[in-house]
Amino acid sequence: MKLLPQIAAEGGAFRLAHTATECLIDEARLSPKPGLVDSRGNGAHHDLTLELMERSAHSLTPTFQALAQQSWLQPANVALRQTIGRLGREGEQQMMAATDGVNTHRGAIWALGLLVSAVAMCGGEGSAQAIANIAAQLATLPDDAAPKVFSKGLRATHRYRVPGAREEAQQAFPHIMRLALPQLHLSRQRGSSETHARLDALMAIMTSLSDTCVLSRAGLEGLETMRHGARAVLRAGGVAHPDGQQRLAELDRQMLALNASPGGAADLLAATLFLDRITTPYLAN
Ligand SMILES: CC(C)(COP(=O)(O)OP(=O)(O)OC[C@H]1O[C@@H](n2cnc3c(N)ncnc32)[C@H](O)[C@@H]1O)[C@@H](O)C(=O)NCCC(=O)NCCS
Ligand SMILES: Nc1ncnc2c1ncn2[C@@H]1O[C@H](COP(=O)(O)OP(=O)(O)OP(=O)(O)O)[C@@H](O)[C@H]1O
Repeated sequence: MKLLPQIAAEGGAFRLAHTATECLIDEARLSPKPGLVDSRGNGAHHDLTLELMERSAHSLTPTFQALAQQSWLQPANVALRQTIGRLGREGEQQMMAATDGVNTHRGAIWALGLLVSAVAMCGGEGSAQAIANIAAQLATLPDDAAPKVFSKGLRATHRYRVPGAREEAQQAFPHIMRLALPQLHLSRQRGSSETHARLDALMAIMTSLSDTCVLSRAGLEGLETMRHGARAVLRAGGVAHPDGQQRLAELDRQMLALNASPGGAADLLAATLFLDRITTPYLAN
């Protein structure tokens, strides 16, 4: 009799982990994304390729599975936060081993890791908002074992006095909940293809995110270019419209000229696809 909950946890963790990996791969392949790695090429990156992103995504499946299994029906407390922090850092090491030391998915492990744990804490179900709220609780709890690293992202948040990856999670992912998911659903309703709807969702995130990847590489000029260009795409009717496509191509050229790449927005798009997929029936391309 005692085996049943364990079997449910194992099956649920397997499903969540594979879904998270699929979403990372879908994000990486989605094209054309401004400045980012996609099916066309490396964007503004010299050390990243699509093949590397896909290898990295697959290397993370066991991490997501362990996160889900350890979190299954658990309450949000410091002990769970510390377990998740340890598993997340081990996941980063797996990623680095798979990519020969290139950072392909650090921000994605953070956002998706918290969301995978949060769904597992609800036993594999729950509304997108409920899941984001639980992820925020986790992100707010202290993790004393975390090394005090002054990362690029942290440096950018201090220098420009803006929120970064930590704050986005602690605030229950407002760029996913208020911008990306509603835009994804709206574009689908309007009859856009799945690819166009996903690109529109990415644009919605880029209209407002303080993306520390962009700030670190291209400063405030890069951030303003990203936000302004993404707004122009959506104002032109989105990527399904020829005008929107032209604006997107223009934004891609501008981001490349500035060496800017919205890696944080890409992470949040993968997390958006994950929340969408586990809360609604899957829509094929
Ligand atoms: C919080 C993290 C992302 C570190 O963030 P930090 O801002 O210090 O900088 P770093 O430059 O290393 O990474 C930031 C990454 O987040 C993404 N990002 C950038 N800006 C944003 C933003 N505004 N919102 C969301 N994500 C963003 C980008 O991919 C960027 O590369 C993370 O690496 C971490 O601390 N992990 C610890 C392990 C842990 O606790 N894991 C638990 C869940 S698995
Ligand atoms: N398709 C994508 N293309 C590029 N980056 C992505 C993509 N998807 C997600 N990312 C995120 O972007 C981050 C990588 O960005 P970036 O290369 O600017 O970071 P870095 O290694 O800190 O900086 P740098 O390369 O300037 O030394 C990763 O943490 C990853 O999560």
